[in-house]
Amino acid sequence: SFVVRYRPNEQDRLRPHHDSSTFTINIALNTPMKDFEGGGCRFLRYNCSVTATRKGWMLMHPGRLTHFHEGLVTTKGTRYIMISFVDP
Ligand SMILES: O=C(O)CCC(=O)C(=O)O
Ligand SMILES: [Fe+2]
Repeated sequence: SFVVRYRPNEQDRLRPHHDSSTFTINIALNTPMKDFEGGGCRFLRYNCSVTATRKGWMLMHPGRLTHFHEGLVTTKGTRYIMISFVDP
């Protein structure tokens, strides 16, 4: 597992990619609209963005093939998530 930190003028996003996992677990470590603005995880095939998260909420998705995804731009504050790659 690892923590990702997003903030404007540093790493503010992750460009679209596949993960090298079977599944990915993505846990929100802080709070949108309070700790940061923008951010979230978007699945391009479905144009589906997960943005209205709460601290501790988990998003689990397939790492590859159908779930090409990106980390959306954090425009203000600092966003933290914890990522785990699951290869059962
Ligand atoms: O910012 C996000 O929620 C996506 C993070 C991500 O795709 C990754 O760390 O592999
Ligand atoms: Fe990813």
